[in-house]
Amino acid sequence: MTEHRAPRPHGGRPSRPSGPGHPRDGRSGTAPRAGRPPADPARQAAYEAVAAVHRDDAYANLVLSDILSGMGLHGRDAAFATELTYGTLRALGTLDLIIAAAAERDVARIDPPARDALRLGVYQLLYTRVPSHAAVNQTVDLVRSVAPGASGFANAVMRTVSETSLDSWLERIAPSYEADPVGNLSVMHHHPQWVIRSFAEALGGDLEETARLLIEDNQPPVVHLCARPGRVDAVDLADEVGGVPGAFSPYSVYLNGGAPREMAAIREGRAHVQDEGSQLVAAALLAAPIEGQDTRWLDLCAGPGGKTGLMGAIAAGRGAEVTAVEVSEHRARLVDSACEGMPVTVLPMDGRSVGRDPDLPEEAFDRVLVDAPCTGLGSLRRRPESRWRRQPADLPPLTRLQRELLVAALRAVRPGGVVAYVTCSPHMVETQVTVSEGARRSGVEVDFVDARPLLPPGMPGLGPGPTVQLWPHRHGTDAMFLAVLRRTS
Ligand SMILES: C[S@@+](CC[C@H](N)C(=O)[O-])C[C@H]1O[C@@H](n2cnc3c(N)ncnc32)[C@H](O)[C@@H]1O
Repeated sequence: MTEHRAPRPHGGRPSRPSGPGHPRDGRSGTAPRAGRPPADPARQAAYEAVAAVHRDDAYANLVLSDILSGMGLHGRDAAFATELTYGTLRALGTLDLIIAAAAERDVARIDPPARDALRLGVYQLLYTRVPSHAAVNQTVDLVRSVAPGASGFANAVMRTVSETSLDSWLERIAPSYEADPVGNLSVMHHHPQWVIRSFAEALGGDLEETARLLIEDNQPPVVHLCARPGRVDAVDLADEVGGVPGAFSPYSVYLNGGAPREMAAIREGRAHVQDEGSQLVAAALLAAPIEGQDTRWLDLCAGPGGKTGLMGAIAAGRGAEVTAVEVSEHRARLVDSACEGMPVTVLPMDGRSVGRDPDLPEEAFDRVLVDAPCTGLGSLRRRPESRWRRQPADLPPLTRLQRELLVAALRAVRPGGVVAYVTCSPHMVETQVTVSEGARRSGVEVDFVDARPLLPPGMPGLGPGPTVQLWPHRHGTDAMFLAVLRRTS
């Protein structure tokens, strides 16, 4: 049930009908009008999630899962709410350009509740098989409940958008590829231009390959499990959970569906959820040849404990012990519970205190992992909102921290030992630049170890070495970067 008349403005002024091409009012009111139907539950859930992401800086995956269970949504409703939420958040930049063109105003001038409802509505119109009339009517109903004063405006915008196909909208709002390739890719594949430039740089300037990466970033990722060595074999785990063994990591299993949290193997600590790329880089550190003692392993940025969980399981089989450092107390507790029953000691402290704290002496470890805090541009498939939330201004403080953590790691490792520097970002400033600057400033002598032979044989697309960059479109993993350094003095 939908009303297609223009809203009655607040303040008692008489309403004027607004034509579909001339939406009039983006301001929202304060209270829903009595007797209006609520939006359907799946759309309501998606709206709540998108609004929380923008209003509270919430993470979509966490907030949506709370909303779905709070509303008791399962099955098709939950799947539809998830598709709307994730799709809308990924395509945000393009949706906003279309809304701005249809509304003839910048989206910044539309009240947030109406703006988020319109984003969901335009996503349904142009990117799903939802019939136009349902997308329009349901969006207007939603706006009526969350921004009552803006329902006529929303109706007008939705009708204007529905009159033109997606291809025609893209032609209208995107610059031509020939004139502005990055601008074109940004609109067509929903990534900010600075992010695309950073990907293209890491891919040697190849824009065709960059486009393949952008397309992959918009696909929902397959969930990977890590079969913890010594606790379960990957083939047996795959049988148990109805998945298939992964392509590269000997520990990985690709899930075909199902809720990992409900699986016995996860509940019993035989496996954990972990991207295959994360498994590969942690295992690569442990595969690097070293001479002499090999029992003291350090994970300098451990929370929430995915890589520590794999290192701890391998350590148990090799008679080694893992010291896991994490600055956030909450995340340190997560590491503790992720590593139950493993030879892992968790230290809730700043990893940069190597040499200043008796728990973290210099030259005391044989292998050190620095899985540094980063922009996360390599895992955009998993975090639909993060591409628009991240800004270039995030880079300087992060790269400084990354450098300081790498310097600490190089001081913590003994001569002859190895350090793996890892990020889930392919941005060159966070990868190559941080590694060379960190090594230079550490005051110790290091050699690069070729990381390619530390990965499973036959892995394609690893580049010229010595560092390795994994990619979603090449390997089906997050875009993990790995540099392995041996301390020589
Ligand atoms: C990329 S995450 C690590 C992910 C983890 N290795 C895993 O596989 O689950 C980076 C972690 O470093 C932590 N961190 C940030 N600054 C730190 C510091 N100065 N010392 C130690 N940990 C730090 C963050 O809290 C965050 O948990």
